[in-house]
Amino acid sequence: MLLLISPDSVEEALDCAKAAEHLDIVDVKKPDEGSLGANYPWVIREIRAAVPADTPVSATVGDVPYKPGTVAQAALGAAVSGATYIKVGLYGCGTPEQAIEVMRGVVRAVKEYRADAFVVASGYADAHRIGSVNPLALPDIAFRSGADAAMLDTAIKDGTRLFDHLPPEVCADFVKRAHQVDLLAALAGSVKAADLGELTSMGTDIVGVRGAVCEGGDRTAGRIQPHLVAAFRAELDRWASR
Ligand SMILES: O=C[C@H](O)COP(=O)(O)O
Repeated sequence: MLLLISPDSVEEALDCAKAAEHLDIVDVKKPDEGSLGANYPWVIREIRAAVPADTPVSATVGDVPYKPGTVAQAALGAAVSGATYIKVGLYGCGTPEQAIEVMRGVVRAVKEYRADAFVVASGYADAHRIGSVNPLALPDIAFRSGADAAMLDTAIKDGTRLFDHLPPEVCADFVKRAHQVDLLAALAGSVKAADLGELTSMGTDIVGVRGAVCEGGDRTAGRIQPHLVAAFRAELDRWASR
C-alpha cells in the first residue's frame, strides 16, 4: 500500500522531504479551502522543487463544482505546475453522469499535456451529508472517464472518520469494484494507524493521510511531523508483511 501525505505549504513539504524515505506521494492541498482544497500553482511548483525528484507530487484540484470546463482548466493548471498525480473531488456532482462528464474533461486536459500523468477521481464517504454522488459509484465513474484511480475521502472534517460513514465491508466493496476494472483504489478520511490492518486486508492501494501525522493529530492547527510519518510507515509496513 502506497502512503500519500498531504502538506499544505512549502514549509510542511520540507518536513515531508525529511521523511521522504517513509512516504510514496506528496499531495499538495489547501485544507482551509475544503477536504480536497486546491493550492496555488506556485505552491505546487515550489513543493515539486523541494521534495526529492523521485517522489511523485500530487495536487488536489479542489472540491469541485459541476462545471466541466472550469475543472478541466484547473486540472491542467495543476499538471503544468508540476503535479503528476491530479486529484479531483467531485463535490458538486450529484449523479454519475455529471461526474463522468467532469472527469472526462480532466483526463483529456491532463493527458494531452502529459500522457503519463495519473488521474484520480475522488468521491466522499460522507456524500450523504453534502448531496454528492454515491461513493460506490466512483470506480465506475473513474473507469468510464479514463482515470487511473478511484478514491474516497471525507468531505466534512469534523472528527468523524472514513469507517464512521462507510464500514470496512463497504470500503472493501469499493476496493473490489476498482480492481474489477483494473484501477487503483485509494482511501482517506481521518485514517489512523489503527485502521491500517483493515485497509491492508481489503487490498487498498493508496492510503491518504494528514491529521494522523500532524502534531496533536490536528490536521488544521498541527504541522506534519517527520517522526509521525516514520511511525505511521512502520505500522503500514508491519501490516504489509503479515
Ligand atoms: O488525501 C488525504 C487527506 O489529506 C486526508 O486528510 P486527513 O487524514 O486529515 O483526513
